[in-house]
Amino acid sequence: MKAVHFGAGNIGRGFVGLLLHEAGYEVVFADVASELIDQLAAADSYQVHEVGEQPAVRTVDNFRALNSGSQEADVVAEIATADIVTTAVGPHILKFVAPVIARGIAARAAGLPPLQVMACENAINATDLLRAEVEGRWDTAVGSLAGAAVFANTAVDRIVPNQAPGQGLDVTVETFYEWVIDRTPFAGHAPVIPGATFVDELGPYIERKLFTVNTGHASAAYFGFEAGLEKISDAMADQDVAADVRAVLDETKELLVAKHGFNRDEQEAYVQKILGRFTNPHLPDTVNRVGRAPLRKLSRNERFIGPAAELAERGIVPEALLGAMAAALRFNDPADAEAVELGKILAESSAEEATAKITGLAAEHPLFPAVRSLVQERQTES
Ligand SMILES: NC(=O)c1ccc[n+]([C@@H]2O[C@H](COP(=O)([O-])OP(=O)(O)OC[C@H]3O[C@@H](n4cnc5c(N)ncnc54)[C@H](O)[C@@H]3O)[C@@H](O)[C@H]2O)c1
Ligand SMILES: O=P(O)(O)OC[C@@H](O)[C@@H](O)[C@H](O)[C@H](O)CO
Repeated sequence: MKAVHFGAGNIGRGFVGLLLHEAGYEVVFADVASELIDQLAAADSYQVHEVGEQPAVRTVDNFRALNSGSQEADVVAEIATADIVTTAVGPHILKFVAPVIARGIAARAAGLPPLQVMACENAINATDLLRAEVEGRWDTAVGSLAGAAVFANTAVDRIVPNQAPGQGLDVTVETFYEWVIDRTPFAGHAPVIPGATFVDELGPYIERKLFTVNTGHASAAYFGFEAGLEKISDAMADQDVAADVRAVLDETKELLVAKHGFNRDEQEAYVQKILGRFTNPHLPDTVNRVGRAPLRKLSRNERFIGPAAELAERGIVPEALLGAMAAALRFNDPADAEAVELGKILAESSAEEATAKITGLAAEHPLFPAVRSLVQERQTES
């Protein structure tokens, strides 16, 4: 069995690659980072260090590595004979990997089972985004895409920080993980991946993960950044930051319980578990990594505006989420291209225009005036 995995970064090596390896797949990593690919291609194995309660070390071997920029034809050939393709490159990169995936699917021999494609990104229905990009490049003369590949949405959860320089290919990760996969597209032929959970209705799980883990995490990052703290665990050790994060998760809990019918006590236990994960002092995770790409995080269907808009539509003012968004607007990390772009938008547009550009909210939306006030406040500070 063979899997081609795009993105040999933190989650690629520390989670998706590991689980596919443990499921018995030979993993072919495809990435555009030449140094990383050269290192992987020259290595026989790397280790995943799980830190926290019950630490463990796992070894990943039986992999190969290809540069999807300079060795595109080789990647196409690997996809042509693979069972699975996964990605962990970032939602905005899916459009760049789609053409090579489309060519790989087109090159498959007739009679092979459909390629199983899963995007493992922090975004609602990322695989649907990838499929749309592949469809856009599909040559219908080759045959039907639906007959050649199945696309399944997934929700992936494991905190994998940026790795310390000098650690080579080894990855430090938390012990917790969850990979939830939509079973329905596989029509009874879902892959066997021990450690992954297959469900019939993925939507509520994706929203629960994004609006709890990622909303809480990003809130800790932005409040922590404002407080001048570097590590997420230090941010969570600050009582004010911890209280603000908790208040945010109270709001998203209300939405998730009301919208998806999650049991209130189970959702509370889920929140508690996640808050505990953020405080893990063994995990060297930073507010800069977790707060990265603030324009993506402040966009319409993402972890802040997504739940806040739905609460506003239900007549609730999401005070705590608005507080976190105010902190996000102050995330001015000069090393983050989106934070720099956010600063430019705030400096060069009216409050009305900046609110629309940053959040994608329509001016008539009930949340719009509250966010516009935050934007205005931020603009008067600069
Ligand atoms: N790190 C985590 O804790 C975590 C957890 C769950 C989900 N995720 C999601 O996984 C995705 C990747 O996150 P990460 O933390 O591993 O980031 P990362 O930056 O460590 O890894 C991304 C990798 O993608 C590669 N890449 C970029 N453009 C590419 C291209 N065109 N073709 C092939 N490879 C390309 C990069 O070189 C890099 O190695 C994101 O969507 C993120 O939200 C991350
Ligand atoms: O990857 P991002 O930028 O969408 O979000 C940053 C972190 O919140 C994220 O990577 C988490 O560590 C991860 O989603 C945990 O499962």
